[in-house]
Amino acid sequence: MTSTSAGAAVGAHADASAGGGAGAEGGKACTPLTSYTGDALPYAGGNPFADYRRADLTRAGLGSLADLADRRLGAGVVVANDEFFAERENLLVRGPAVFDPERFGHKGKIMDGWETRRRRGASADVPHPDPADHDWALIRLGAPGVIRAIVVDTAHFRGNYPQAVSVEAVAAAPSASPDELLDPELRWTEVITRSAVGGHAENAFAVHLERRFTHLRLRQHPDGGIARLRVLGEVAPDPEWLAGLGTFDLVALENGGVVEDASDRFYSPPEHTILPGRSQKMDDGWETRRRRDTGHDWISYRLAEQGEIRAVEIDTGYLKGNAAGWAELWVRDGEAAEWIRLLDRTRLQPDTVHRFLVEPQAATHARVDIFPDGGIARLRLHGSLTAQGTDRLVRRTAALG
Ligand SMILES: NC(=O)NC(NC(N)=O)C(=O)[O-]
Repeated sequence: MTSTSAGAAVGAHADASAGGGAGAEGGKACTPLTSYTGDALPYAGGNPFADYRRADLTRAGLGSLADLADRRLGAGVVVANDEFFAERENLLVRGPAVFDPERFGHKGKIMDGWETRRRRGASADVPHPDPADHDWALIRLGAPGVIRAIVVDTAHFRGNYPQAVSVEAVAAAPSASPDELLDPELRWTEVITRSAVGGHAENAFAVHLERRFTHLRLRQHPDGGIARLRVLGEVAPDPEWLAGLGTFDLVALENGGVVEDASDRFYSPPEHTILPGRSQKMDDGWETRRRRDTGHDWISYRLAEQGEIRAVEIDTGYLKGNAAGWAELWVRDGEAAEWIRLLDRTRLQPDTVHRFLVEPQAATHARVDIFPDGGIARLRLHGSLTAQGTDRLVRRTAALG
């Protein structure tokens, strides 16, 4: 079976072929990237991260993927069956979970994560929870996408993390209600099979499903606390929505644009330049270290698909003493094509939105060069998909189910 309600028994919760087959490479939906199990030591004072067990996502080649569960994209924790000790919304808070050993509230220790109460068995003779007992939360991704990895971060949950977790995913309407998501007819696909995890650790899993999903169901077996959930992947936009928009930002993360590479990620990542909305503080943008050579910094991007760029915005918001001095914009049509300059080297002002109308040019990739270093907060490449770009996007989306 592939359809269950969120509260259904875990032993019957997912179809083995969906978890291990259906588009999975090598017959497996996921591969653990870490092998942390068991308790961490009780907190002994000092830096609580001193004994934190980290996952090296950069080494696994997953370091620069977008977090599809980013609140800035519109992700949310729609509902959970229990959040007695700590609220479900903490799962998607940005940045590492904080721990204050002195902070207690009316219900217990204040924890920065999603934490449920301790489950109990059916009677005095059966005091332990049933193996099928578990808690669950439903998460809406900020943009539909293909999931490449999931991080279940149990930071500071040292003796009260779940024994195991599992994750399923579904492609539903992005604005589906809790009732619609809890419909027993909805077909969920197993993304992470029930897997033991460790306390106070970044438990990471690579996901091998070439499928487009909008929502996740995170289960913790039998109960416990999870500090953060990160869902790394690639945005797979809705071609009908983009066609309806007509003109849109071809490089925006929410529309399927990605950062392919950058010269420098020292202070803040280049992926910030394609986030929704204006930057709100300096590290919402991209900032490089100070160059002491004669080179320059740059970011290269892949557009949502082949499109014609007509209007460009370069925003240096909140970058004041460290805005890029000048910028150029280059595009190319295809991986191997020559770069063509779309915008000549142009002086930039600090903390300013710069707008340029450019000669329309079909392109699949773009590159912004900044001179000599510094930062930009946002890059917007407004235009429309070409007929070829639309056709390829429609076929790619269909192939993702
Ligand atoms: N020390 C604790 O964190 N205890 C309990 N949790 C909270 N948040 O108080 C528990 O049972 O896991």
